[in-house]
Amino acid sequence: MAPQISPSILSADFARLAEEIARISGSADWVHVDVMDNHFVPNLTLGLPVVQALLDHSPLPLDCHLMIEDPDRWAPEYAEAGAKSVTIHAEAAKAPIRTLRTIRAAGARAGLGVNPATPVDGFEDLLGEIDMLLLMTVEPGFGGQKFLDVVLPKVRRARELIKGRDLPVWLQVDGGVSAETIERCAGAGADVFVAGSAVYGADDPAEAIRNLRAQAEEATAKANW
Ligand SMILES: O=C(CO)[C@@H](O)[C@H](O)COP(=O)(O)O
Repeated sequence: MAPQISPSILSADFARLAEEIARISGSADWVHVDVMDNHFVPNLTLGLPVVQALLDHSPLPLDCHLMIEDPDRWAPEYAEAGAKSVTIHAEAAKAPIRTLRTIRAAGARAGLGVNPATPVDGFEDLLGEIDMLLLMTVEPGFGGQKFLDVVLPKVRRARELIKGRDLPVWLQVDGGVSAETIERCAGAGADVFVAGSAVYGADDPAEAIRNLRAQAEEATAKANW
């Protein structure tokens, strides 16, 4: 699959979210929405009412990343509201298979996220239940952190597992993705790139996205996964 860019609005101006999405609408593929509950992660951002409001204003599909303690309770509601992708965390879900199936049944892509220290091998049997595997490349909770190179072998391993099963599962990396790190991610097999500060910290977010995409495309072509 051609690389996709999903800018995280965690680094955008929360007082002007609709305008911030408009700034990237001609260049990004998705809008990445970080839902944090101050329990699963030590930060509190936004929830379903804000996502519902954004759905009325976003020309781009919403890629909702639930960093919350009880995704089984909430994930179906994000999908039913109209989010096109909903990711739950493996470390938090108590009934992941049921929740992933409910997300899909509501018409959204189902994502499974894992933190940097969580291995992917334990989840290989779930690959048939998901549309996307999200690998955190920072500890979840905050934007602007340094990319964790230690996760790159896991990105490669995840790509091998997906390829070995010949499944159309997208592989998303999230955290510290920038012009300095995106080539390594794409080379390891990632194909969906979340970037917060690298996009919204730039003078021209659209130009930053175009540059990230060009780098990812070049590295993907070289890696030939
Ligand atoms: O989920 C998270 C953080 O928990 C990410 O989506 C960050 O928001 C990405 O921001 P940058 O690391 O790109 O600044």
